[in-house]
Amino acid sequence: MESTLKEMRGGESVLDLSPKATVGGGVEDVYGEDCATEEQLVTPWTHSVASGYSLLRDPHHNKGLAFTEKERDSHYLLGLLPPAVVTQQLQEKKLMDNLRKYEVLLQKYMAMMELQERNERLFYKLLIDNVEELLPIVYTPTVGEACQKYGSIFRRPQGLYISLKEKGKVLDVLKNWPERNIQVIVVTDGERILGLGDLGCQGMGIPVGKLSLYTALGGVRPSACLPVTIDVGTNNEQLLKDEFYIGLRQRRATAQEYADLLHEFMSAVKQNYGEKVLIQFEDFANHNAFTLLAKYGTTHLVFNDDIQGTASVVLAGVVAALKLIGGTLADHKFLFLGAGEAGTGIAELIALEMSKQTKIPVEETRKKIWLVDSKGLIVNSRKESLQHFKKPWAHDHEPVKDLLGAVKAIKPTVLIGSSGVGRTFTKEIIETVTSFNEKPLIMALSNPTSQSECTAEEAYTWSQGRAIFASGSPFDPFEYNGKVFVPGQANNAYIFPGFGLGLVISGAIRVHDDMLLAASEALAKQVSDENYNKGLIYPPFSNIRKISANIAANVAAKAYELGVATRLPRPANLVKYAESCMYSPVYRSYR
Ligand SMILES: NC(=O)C1=CN([C@@H]2O[C@H](COP(=O)(O)OP(=O)(O)OC[C@H]3O[C@@H](n4cnc5c(N)ncnc54)[C@H](OP(=O)(O)O)[C@@H]3O)[C@@H](O)[C@H]2O)C=CC1
Ligand SMILES: CC(=O)C(=O)O
Ligand SMILES: [Mg+2]
Repeated sequence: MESTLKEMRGGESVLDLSPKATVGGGVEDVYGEDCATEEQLVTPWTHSVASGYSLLRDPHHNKGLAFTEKERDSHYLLGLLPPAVVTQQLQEKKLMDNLRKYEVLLQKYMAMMELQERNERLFYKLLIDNVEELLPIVYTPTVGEACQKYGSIFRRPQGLYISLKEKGKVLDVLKNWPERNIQVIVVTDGERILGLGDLGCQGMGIPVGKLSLYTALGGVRPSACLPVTIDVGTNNEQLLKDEFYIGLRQRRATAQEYADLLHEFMSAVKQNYGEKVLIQFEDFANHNAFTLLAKYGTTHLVFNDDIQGTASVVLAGVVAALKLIGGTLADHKFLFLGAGEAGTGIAELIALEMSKQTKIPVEETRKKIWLVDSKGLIVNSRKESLQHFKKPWAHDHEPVKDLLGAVKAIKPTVLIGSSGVGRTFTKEIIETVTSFNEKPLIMALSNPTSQSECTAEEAYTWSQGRAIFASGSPFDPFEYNGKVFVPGQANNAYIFPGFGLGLVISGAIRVHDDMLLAASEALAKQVSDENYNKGLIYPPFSNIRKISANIAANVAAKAYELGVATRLPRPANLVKYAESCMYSPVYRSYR
């Protein structure tokens, strides 16, 4: 057996578990599971061969009733399973039937998490094959409710918890994680979970959910994904008083104490996993998010999904929408409600793309974009008191105190909600923006559904069916005056899985804005005439793996062009290469 395994691994011992760079630019497929074809036999290695009861309890290798007679015989499973042998397809059918019977979304979420902990491949098979139905369960909006109730529904820990108690020992904590070969980390400190605010340690649902999309939508191996929650306390009084709260029961550490723990984490990640692990910052509050991105952008492979991923997905939607609303990017005037991570991140990428298209300096193209925050329109007279990320958006204008006033004064062609506050696009606001646009583009990005600036029904009804509408959380199609309108989902889930895959397969060591533009361009190109005819400005999620492969290829191409790719030589066909690197959830046969 030893010699077979050596052949499989090109002569190396499979028991050497130290991370190594591979031809794929990522980390090594230690067990040979993913480089073998689906027909080849693989060994269900953990650190030893899993068998019997422990094989059934190991989510990476468990197949439940799909273990064949031969596998049951040779892996000491006889008697541990009832006699029936079923296919993965039948298991999938049964689980989908069961899931559809739950009326409460949170029950569906819990059933999916339980499946992930029991049978990982079946979980991903379900998610990939039923992506449009299950995305709202494992992701927004249901994941938001799950985070709010995380303590009460907590059964088994998922991901890695790094709290202030582990200060000075973060490297040891990382070493406790069972997998050594990590390619993508999604980390949160739980301070701005969707539009739900500070959920402290219970924010863990977000990195767990985002990483399951990395695998299902982007094809990154589940074993290469690490969800992390940094627990520095919470300022959420309700959670502090909640007897089921799972985090540190103290108010948030700030300033040096916060920076020190984050720095220890960032250093330990590099030390443990090397230069090429992608660290995705997720749902940090903006007073930390911009600082962390700037501080670690020059030393680590970091990406802030809320600032950068959102920017890329919204730019793609706007570019695609030009086919429906007409004009070039520079012909449009943008107004945002919300000038935080999402709002200013999107604004900057749109201004950058406008500048590239027109050769007009970005300082000028920014003037086409206006933002409103909780104090009103961002104008020059407020400049001194503005947070640094808002200053570039302070233009010459008299003060305007609210969104309605700003809509009337600016007359935008594109209205974008990134405030985290629900129902802020009122009837009057949508009617006003419709009064001077034949087809206003309205994007209500805030998540979850309860925080959406308006519903699809409101956007279509109040604009008399003229709005091109997309939202961060999904809405069902809506019929208005005999026509069915299908709202698109403007969510960074279109971007980050393919973006991360592109970084991994090229062995990129830094993220650059041009890669965000490359991702955006690849996404916009995937919108078909059939989609446009339904009023959609995004392709359906059912095509997401193909979309992700195209995004990955465009991002990787840009990494090579910029000289930040380390996987050499560059594969000739990057789309095919990206596809060939993607994880498949089909069961493997055990020898
Ligand atoms: N669809 C998607 O893919 C994504 C959606 N989002 C969603 O966007 C929302 C915002 O996220 P993010 O930008 O990170 O959050 P931030 O906290 O960074 O920014 C929120 C902004 O909204 C402003 N704001 C809050 N309340 C009001 C109000 N009543 N009127 C006007 N402005 C208001 C804040 O103003 P001030 O600065 O004055 O406090 C701030 O500028 C969240 O709901 C999040 O779920 C985020 C990322 C991706
Ligand atoms: C989608 C996302 O990243 C957010 O709402 O924060
Ligand atoms: Mg987020």
